[in-house]
Amino acid sequence: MLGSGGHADVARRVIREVSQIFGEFNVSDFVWCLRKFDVQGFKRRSDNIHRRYDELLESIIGSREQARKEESTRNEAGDEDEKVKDFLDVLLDVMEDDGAEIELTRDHIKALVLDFFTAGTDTTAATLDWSLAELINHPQLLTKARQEIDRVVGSDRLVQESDAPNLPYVQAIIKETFRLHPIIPMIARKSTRECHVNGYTIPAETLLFVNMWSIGRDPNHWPDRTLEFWPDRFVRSDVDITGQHFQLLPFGSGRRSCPGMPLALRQLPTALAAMIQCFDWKVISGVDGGDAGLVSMDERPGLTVPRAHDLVCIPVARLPNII
Ligand code: HEM
Repeated sequence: MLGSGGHADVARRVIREVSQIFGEFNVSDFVWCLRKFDVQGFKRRSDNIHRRYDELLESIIGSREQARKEESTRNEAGDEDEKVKDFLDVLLDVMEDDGAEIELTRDHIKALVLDFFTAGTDTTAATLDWSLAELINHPQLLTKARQEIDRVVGSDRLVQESDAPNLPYVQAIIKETFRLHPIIPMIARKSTRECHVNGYTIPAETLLFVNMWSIGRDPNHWPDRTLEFWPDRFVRSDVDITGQHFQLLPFGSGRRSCPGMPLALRQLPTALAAMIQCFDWKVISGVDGGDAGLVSMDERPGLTVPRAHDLVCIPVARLPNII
């Protein structure tokens, strides 16, 4: 999602660390008399992550500002066509415009980019990782998905975003991945006033957690093959993942639900279908922590729940003419 080398490697490392520390239990948050003490060294660690993240963002924004200056000098000299702008350019345009409707500071931009990096990269990448790992461990499902892709797309061109609505089995695989491996396992809400739910009284100002990981494995909601990766359960089902069906809420629900959902739901089926269409995946025994011929399904705890081990496989090109 981020490419590799330089900024990408640093970004990947700090994003992982943010997700990890976010999900850890901090005694000082809950035990009143410890609130001023950094018993587990959280403050030291979070200050360190903050400093490195800030340096990364400064470096990305600084080099873009430099590039914009050089481009504008070239444009003034009439040397170059105007470049297509990306998200950061648009934000910098607003920051530099004294008459802009919204006042954006450098800190606002850093916060926005940080939000997008943290919330929008590892989530999609780790979901794809889970999907592919499940398919590698269930070759018959991989074959079924591949037959669908070969039927709909053929072997002369690469699958593209517009094919996704015609790939119901690939979509079912993604839903099933979200059911068993919701990348954000819990969502949090705070009650603004006292309310009553299912016979419980919830006082005002109460922090509530919805455990989507456990709802996805609850036989009351998923009576058939509850703990099995079985995408077929979604083939003729109208359960969707956009926040209306409360047994499956990978993107949360309501006004604070994930704003990146439309983007993720475009990226996921297209990227997964391309990986299925173009490659066979050979497991390297023992490397990924799984048993011979299988990859491990261990989880790493944190704000997000990715697989514990990096997926190390050999991709064998199936359709070399279109890659
Ligand atoms: C597989 C992909 C993704 C999953 C499963 C996911 C899931 C979630 C969940 C569960 C929440 C909390 C929602 C709630 O409390 O109701 C959330 C929030 C958020 N997500 Fe995502 N997300 C994904 C991708 C993205 C992408 C691609 C972006 C941006 C490009 C993004 C940006 C955000 C932001 C900014 C928030 C905070 C929203 C707020 O607090 O109001 N997410 N996401």
